[in-house]
Amino acid sequence: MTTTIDGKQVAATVIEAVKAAAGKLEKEAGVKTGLAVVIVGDDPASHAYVSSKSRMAKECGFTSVQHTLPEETTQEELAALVQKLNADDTIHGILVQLPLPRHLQSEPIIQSILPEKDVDGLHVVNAGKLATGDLEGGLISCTPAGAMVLVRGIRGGDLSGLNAVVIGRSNLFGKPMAALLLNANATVTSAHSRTKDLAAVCRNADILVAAVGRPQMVKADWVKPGATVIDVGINRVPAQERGEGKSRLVGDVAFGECAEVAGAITPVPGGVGPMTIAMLMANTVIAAYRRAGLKPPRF
Ligand SMILES: NC(=O)C1=CN([C@@H]2O[C@H](COP(=O)(O)OP(=O)(O)OC[C@H]3O[C@@H](n4cnc5c(N)ncnc54)[C@H](OP(=O)(O)O)[C@@H]3O)[C@@H](O)[C@H]2O)C=CC1
Ligand SMILES: Nc1nc(=O)c2c([nH]1)NC[C@@H]1CN(c3ccc(C(=O)N[C@@H](CCC(=O)O)C(=O)O)cc3)C=[N+]21
Repeated sequence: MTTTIDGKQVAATVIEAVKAAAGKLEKEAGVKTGLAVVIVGDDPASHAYVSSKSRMAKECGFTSVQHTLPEETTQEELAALVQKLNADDTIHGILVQLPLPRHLQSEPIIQSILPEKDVDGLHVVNAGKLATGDLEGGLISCTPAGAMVLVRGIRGGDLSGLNAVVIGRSNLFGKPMAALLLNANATVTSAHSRTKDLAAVCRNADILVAAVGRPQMVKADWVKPGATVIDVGINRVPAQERGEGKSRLVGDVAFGECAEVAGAITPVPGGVGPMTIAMLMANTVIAAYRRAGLKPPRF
């Protein structure tokens, strides 16, 4: 029997633990956890993500501030806002929603966030800690951290002897995901657009993770029978059956056919997506504990 992994339910469990941790920090140290989310421009999908992040932060009992900047914001104005948030003691986590409008450079902005407030895990200090196997000292990118929680739920914490294939090598997802799997003792392959015979590479995977941005690219005959399939892709495609101009979300995996071969598989929506938001909350409360000189809980 194939297991459909319920990311919503796992995310709800993480959120309960975050709420409890935030409550304890407030009661015992008088510290209210604070998250600042910065969004520039008016991309509707980005606005939808950002408002669900702000809403969830409030639900966790955090101070939640959202900075919505106009499309024509300059590099200097955005940099000045990050400096202000860096210096603000009530803010423990800063997230700058990506992508930024084309006239802005995201890299200098991300690298100017204090590493201890970089709840996206994109600062070189945090990426470097993960790459060198220091999983407790830094902050780990939310989506791979969330995907890893789902893998652990199926395969346990030690992946010794298992082959893992990650399709995609972005700094936001593919690279940190490969690092986490390697850290858990899997034998890891990073596949990408230059990989030869991707289907054959994937068929070798006990754990197959797809983060490409191509709707339903992974087919049933790419999946090893019994494999754990984690679909990170978020693709909005036209859905004529719902009426003119309507769309629906699909992942990078052809869910129906792959579910017949896989041992466990994440759906889209309802898989990795909700975990991303939950792990953002977890990273923020971790940052607040560290700032207060306390050992943070593990999620
Ligand atoms: N659920 C969630 O919370 C999140 C979902 N996402 C989703 O995950 C997907 C990937 O995101 P992200 O990592 O930021 O994307 P990027 O566009 O940064 O990276 C895509 C990767 O896919 C590789 N790729 C592209 N085409 C192919 C192909 N034909 N065969 C094999 N590999 C290919 C690229 O290879 P190369 O490097 O060679 O160009 C690249 O490494 C997107 O759908 C995004 O929306 C992202 C973040 C969070
Ligand atoms: N600095 C930065 N950090 C990010 O982590 C980041 C980002 N920028 N830019 C965009 C991507 C994308 N991303 C998602 C978050 C939640 C869902 C999510 O909740 N998805 C729901 C469905 C949502 C819907 O229905 O539209 C689900 O899959 O069930 C998806 C995608 C975070 N990203």
